[in-house]
Amino acid sequence: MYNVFPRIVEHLPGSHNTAFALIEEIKGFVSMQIQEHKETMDPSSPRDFIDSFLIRSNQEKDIPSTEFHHENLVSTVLNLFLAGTETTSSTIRYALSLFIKYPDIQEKMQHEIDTVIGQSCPSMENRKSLPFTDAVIHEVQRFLDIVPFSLPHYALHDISFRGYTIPKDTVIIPLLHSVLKEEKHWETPWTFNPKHFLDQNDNFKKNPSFMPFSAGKRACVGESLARMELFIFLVSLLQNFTFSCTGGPDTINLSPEFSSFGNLPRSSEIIATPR
Ligand code: HEM
Repeated sequence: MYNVFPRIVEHLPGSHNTAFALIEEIKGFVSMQIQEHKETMDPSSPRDFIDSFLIRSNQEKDIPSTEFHHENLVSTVLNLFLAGTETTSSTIRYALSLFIKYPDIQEKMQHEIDTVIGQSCPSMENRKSLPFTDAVIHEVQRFLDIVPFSLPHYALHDISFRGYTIPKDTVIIPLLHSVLKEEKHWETPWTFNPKHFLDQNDNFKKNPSFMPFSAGKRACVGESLARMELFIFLVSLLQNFTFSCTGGPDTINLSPEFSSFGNLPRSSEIIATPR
């Protein structure tokens, strides 16, 4: 509704107003950070993305059409912040629910981790020697299907695709959900099954239909960071804790709590027992 009638919806009462107000609050926080960066920046030694953006916007200050202006800096930082936090933390939360639901899988991962890296600090180098763990993490992402409609795109010009013409300005909603749960591409699409990513010798096996980060030029820019976070955090957690819940595995409900733009996992109380 908002996409079609933004001006009208903005004036209607409802919880969307709380969301808009919260976004304004975060924008205020980002603006404060930018101001702090301006006051403490050394242009010969940029510390981060904000410093680098400010240096470029200073270089282009006399170009009226520059993209490097304050509004774009706020929006880009906000994008990184919003796109980079909820996605990864919800995936980790969902992984913990799955570990509780399937204790044998949790145990097998811990056994693999203990045998291969023991208590040493995990790094991305370890991923290829932990095929079962890697397969489980891929399967967590496939099964959660966190952004089922990806982000909307639109055609900049007429596009000819497989005999169809997509006219300029058409809004395109790529259904990642249809690929992640496609019956022809996955043996048991509606079941949590790490074997989707293992060959008959239990080596890790890629599947081109694994695309929770979307595909193409505008695929998720945070993909490698997200993959690192998922691997390193989950391996570290399993090195140190075993996850369970008071009611036992059967009480874990894996269907999303909220499902629209994102499939968000349910909240549940979990017990992390030190190993
Ligand atoms: C499990 C973690 C994540 C998943 C599943 C995920 C998924 C996605 C998807 C499906 C898109 C839409 C791509 C498209 O338009 O075709 C996207 C875009 C984006 N993601 Fe992620 N993401 C994750 C983590 C992150 C992280 C950690 C960051 C940054 C720190 C990030 C930053 C972004 C940004 C900035 C975009 C917009 C890219 C553009 O429009 O060019 N994401 N992500």
